Amino acid sequence: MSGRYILSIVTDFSASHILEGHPGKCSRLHGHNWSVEVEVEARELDRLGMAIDFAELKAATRQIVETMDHRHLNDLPEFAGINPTAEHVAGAIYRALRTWLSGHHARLSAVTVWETAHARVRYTEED
Ligand SMILES: Nc1nc2c(c(=O)[nH]1)N=C([C@H](O)[C@H](O)COP(=O)(O)OP(=O)(O)OP(=O)(O)O)CN2
Ligand SMILES: [Zn+2]
Repeated sequence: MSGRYILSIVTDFSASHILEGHPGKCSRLHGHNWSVEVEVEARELDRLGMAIDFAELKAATRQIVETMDHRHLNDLPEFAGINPTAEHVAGAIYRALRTWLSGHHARLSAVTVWETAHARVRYTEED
């Protein structure tokens, strides 16, 4: 059985949201400093000995989270008709990255979003 390389990068952004229908304080306008971890995996390495260049992965992730940075998440098209919960934020980042990674031999494993230092969601489409 061959081994696998599992890599991750972490970045962050700041954004506000409102969770419509939430019975508590989260239905009021508030913001977070969101952290995002992206995990990819590969069975093979390129000629440089890399599964994927961290810098390349970070740049692609930054490009996606820049669209959310200093925004009110409820206003963004990816959250039209749904609450921008940590679950939906993780899913939106995952789908955007999956498309970007389709040309690479490294595969997207999971996207983890921390809404606060104490609460996170890890989204994956793997079994
Ligand atoms: N499964 C989810 N649960 C909650 C989400 C979410 O996205 N997914 N979001 C919220 C709110 O956005 C809220 O801002 C976070 O709530 P909470 O954990 O209560 O945050 P605090 O840092 O204010 O926690 P305290 O322990 O009250 O200080 C809620 N739930
Ligand atoms: Zn919140």
